[in-house]
Amino acid sequence: MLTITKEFHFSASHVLDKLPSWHKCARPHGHNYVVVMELCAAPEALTDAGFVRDYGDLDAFRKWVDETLDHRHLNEVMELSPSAEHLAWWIHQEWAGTYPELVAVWVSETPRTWAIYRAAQGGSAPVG
Ligand SMILES: Nc1nc2c(c(=O)[nH]1)N=C([C@H](O)[C@H](O)COP(=O)(O)OP(=O)(O)OP(=O)(O)O)CN2
Ligand SMILES: [Zn+2]
Repeated sequence: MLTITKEFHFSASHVLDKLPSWHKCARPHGHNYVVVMELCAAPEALTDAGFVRDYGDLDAFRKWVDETLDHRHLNEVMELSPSAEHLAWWIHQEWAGTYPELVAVWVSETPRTWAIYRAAQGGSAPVG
């Protein structure tokens, strides 16, 4: 299989209000988020140009990030508690229809942390 990735950036605030009140992340705060979109195809499924998908096709995702996530309060954008894990899962849910080759979404809140949703047969949706 061949894999391509493209990285996107946005800044947003959130509060993880399902954490205990003593937890620092139960207070409103912000992150400079990084999202990596990972797309995959078999060699025989590449385009004539040799692409999994043209990186430029991800411009629609960039526009959505700019309009939906950038400089927003994530608690007002998504129904689930806005953890990095939920963001990765939700972004995959929102975009797998547009990009069928999308196999994983990586989300980073800080330079040292990543949450990754990797599509799997039989996976289940988060509940809250
Ligand atoms: N599994 C998860 N744990 C945490 C998440 C998350 O989304 N998934 N989110 C947070 C906070 O929102 C924030 O990301 C803080 O992360 P943390 O690594 O604790 O922050 P620091 O950069 O301050 O880390 P230090 O190692 O203490 O410097 C918390 N946990
Ligand atoms: Zn946070």
